[in-house]
Parts: sequence; structure tokens; C-alpha cells
Amino acid sequence: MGVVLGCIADDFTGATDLAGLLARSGVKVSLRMGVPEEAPEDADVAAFEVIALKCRTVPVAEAVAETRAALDWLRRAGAERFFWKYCSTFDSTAEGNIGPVAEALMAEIGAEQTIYCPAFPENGRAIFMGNLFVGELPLAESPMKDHPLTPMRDSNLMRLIEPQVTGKVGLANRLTVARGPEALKARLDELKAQGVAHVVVDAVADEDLGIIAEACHDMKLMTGGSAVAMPLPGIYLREGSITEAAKRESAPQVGKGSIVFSGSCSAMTRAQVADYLPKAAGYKLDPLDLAANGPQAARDWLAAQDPETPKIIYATAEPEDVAKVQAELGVAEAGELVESALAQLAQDALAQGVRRFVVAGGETSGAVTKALGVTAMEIDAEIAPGVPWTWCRSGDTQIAMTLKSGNFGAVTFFTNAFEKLEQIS
Ligand SMILES: Nc1ncnc2c1ncn2[C@@H]1O[C@H](COP(=O)(O)OP(=O)(O)O)[C@@H](O)[C@H]1O
Ligand SMILES: O=C(O)[C@@H](O)C(=O)COP(=O)(O)O
Repeated sequence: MGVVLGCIADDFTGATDLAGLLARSGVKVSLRMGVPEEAPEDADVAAFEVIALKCRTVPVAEAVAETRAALDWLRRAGAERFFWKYCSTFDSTAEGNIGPVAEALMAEIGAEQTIYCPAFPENGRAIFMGNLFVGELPLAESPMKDHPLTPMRDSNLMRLIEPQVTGKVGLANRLTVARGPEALKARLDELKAQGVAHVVVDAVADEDLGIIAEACHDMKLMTGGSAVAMPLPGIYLREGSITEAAKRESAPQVGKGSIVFSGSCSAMTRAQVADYLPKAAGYKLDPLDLAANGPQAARDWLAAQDPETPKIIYATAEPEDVAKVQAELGVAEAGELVESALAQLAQDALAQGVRRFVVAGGETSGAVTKALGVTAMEIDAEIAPGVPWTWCRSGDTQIAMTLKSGNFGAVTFFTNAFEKLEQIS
């Protein structure tokens, strides 16, 4: 059986989130970091293939080229239906990359229309009348207004998408969704007849997502957060498009040494770092010091630690401190300095014998995963909604790694993560 759904995620935490939610149905999900070098014809493909890219904040042309390459791989692997996964807080800039990539994918596969549904009710993301809420706050009043790379200053998804695309944008609202899949399909057809290519679909609860998945599972391209994809495996199983359930392999053995790397500055990660600091040896990276002196001091600190001691290295900082650093170094430069320091430190930790890695932050996860040369991940149990443990390899070395979206997880997430790993390994 070939690929039933080919998924492309715009960052690495988002990709593990999506793979984890698809895997809840017990189906086999394969997660590949970057477009695989191996030809799809030679690869052992799963019914659900997820390709993780790091293209959320790169220039539009680069994002389009990378997603086209991923699409090409998935099509050669047999996929005919696709899912474009972006953040449940719609992280993007006025230029993109959510809209331009969706439009490029639509053109490639000949899709006249797609839906946009970043809702993730379990994590407090809801869409009503086209407006995205984070908990009880409109997106633009939530902590996402201060994101270091993609500050979100509007909550209306139609207004956010419009400048990113050339086609017409419309809405299928909650009143329609609540009337069921047939009503939603009729609304999508009505919008299609009016030439609307990009449809924001409201969803405030998991029941809405079930209806949306039912109505849209045959679309050539769906776009959204992970939650709207979650019901798809169940639908494909019911329809007989897939038959196999994943076989649970026994968990690999990994050493006890652990480290947390945090480059996320989200409100939730700040609380999680503060919670974990009294429980682990901690080192705070200062981007201005990194700019002046490089990461040697942090490397020396790490080298002096016992590999078995729980450790956390973080650049996580309050919005006013981030703004100060960005004013001095530039947004991209500050981000790159932190990411490349954490990438180097991840390699050092591995060399030192650390085998359990927790990474907080999407961009940060991309940097750390690439530095460790991880090309594929096997999904295991979720620590929190959208954050699974994964098993992967750095060269020949087996490691356990979890990639936490900045906004996800409880305050005690880092402790919960290692407790969960003890239970499953
Ligand atoms: N103290 C800091 N000052 C400036 N930028 C920072 C600081 N700490 C982290 N960053 C950068 O902020 C970005 C956070 O993005 P990301 O890792 O995707 O986190 P999130 O998942 O919260 O979006 C990264 O590029 C990171 O390198
Ligand atoms: O959909 C989500 O919220 C996450 O899967 C996601 O994309 C995470 O991005 P970061 O917050 O940048 O880690």
C-alpha cells in the first residue's frame, strides 16, 4: 500500500505534533526530517508520511522551493492527497509562508480550493467567525503578539491570509460546520462557484474537527494545525483506504543522561524553564555574550557536568530582554546565534554520553535536530497533547528526543517528559 496522506510541516515541533496526533489512531506514521535523500521508490513508505521542513520563517521563494521538493517526493511515493501543516497560532509574516506555499501546492496538484483550519481545541486554539483565539484571548492579544520571529498582531484569519495569496479568501463559519459535513460541503461548493480558493473554516471543539475532516478528507489539499488531521486516519480506515495498524516495536534502550535545550521565549516555556531550574543544573545563554565571545563558556560549563545529571541550557527570556537583544543584534541574527550555539551544545552533549533530549521551540528544534543529523523519528507516547516522545538515531547512536512547541505542555512539562520516558522505556 502506498502513501494515503502526504503531509508537509513547516517546522519540526509541528511535524512531531502532527505525527503524534495521526498516530493516536494506531496507524503507521513515518516522520522524516527534511526531504529524504533516499528515492521514494526505494523507501519503505507508510500510509501516513510526514516530511518536516524548517521553512516557517525563511524567505517565501525558499519555502515554496522546499515544499515543492517535499511534494515531489511524496507524489513519487504514491500520495494523491496532501496536508500542509502550520502552527495552531498561524505563525507567519505579511509575506508568508502559509499562503504562498498553499497556493504553490494547489497549483502543482491542480487543487481549485483548500481549507485553513489551525484550530486545536485540546490546546485552547479555537476559530470563531474567522477569528483565532488562544484560550480566551484573541490571537493578537495573546502572548503570540510578542513572538520573537512572527509576532501575531491580527486575530482575523481572512485578513492574515489575504495579503499572502493571489486567490479569493472566504469563510465557512461555525453555524455551517455545526450543521454537519453535508452542509459544510455545500458551503465549500457555493464558495467555489464564487471563485473562492482559500476557505477559513471555524472550529471550536473536537466535534467540529470531526465534521470538517469528514467533509474535506477527499480534498487534494487540506491545510491547518494538527488537530483537523487527527480524525483522518479513522475515516480512511473506515473507508478501507488503509487496512494496517502499526505494530508496536519494543522501546529501544537509551542511556540515562538527559538535557533540556530551550530556545523558545513563549510565556508557557518561560514558566516551564522556571519550574525546572530548581530541579536541574542550569545554564543561561546570553545572546549578546554569544555575539561577542561565542559559545565557549557554555561548552566549558557543559563539559564540567556529569552526563547523568539532569541539565537545562536555555536562552529563554522575557519579551523586554528579547526586544533589547534584537534591537542590538537584529531579529534574525539574534535567533541564529542562539540556534547555532544550541546546535553546537547538542553535539557536545551527545559526545558526552547524553541520550535523552528535550528541546523547546520550533526553530530551536530544527537547529538541534539538524545538528544531531537526525533524519527520521519514530513516534511514541505523548507527554502532553501534540508533544510525543520519539526514538531516533544520530549516526549509529540511539537517542530519545521530544520536540516541544513553545506554547504546549503543562508548567511541569520537563519533569513530566522524563517521567513518561521512564514509563515507556
Ligand atoms: N534571549 C533571546 N533573544 C533573542 N532571540 C532569542 C532569545 N532566545 C531565543 N531566541 C530565538 O527566538 C526564536 C524562538 O523561536 P522558536 O524556537 O521557534 O520558539 P517557539 O516554539 O516558542 O516559537 C529562536 O530563533 C531563538 O533562537
Ligand atoms: O500547531 C502548533 O501549535 C505546533 O505544532 C507548532 O507548529 C509549534 O510551533 P512552535 O510554537 O514554533 O514550536
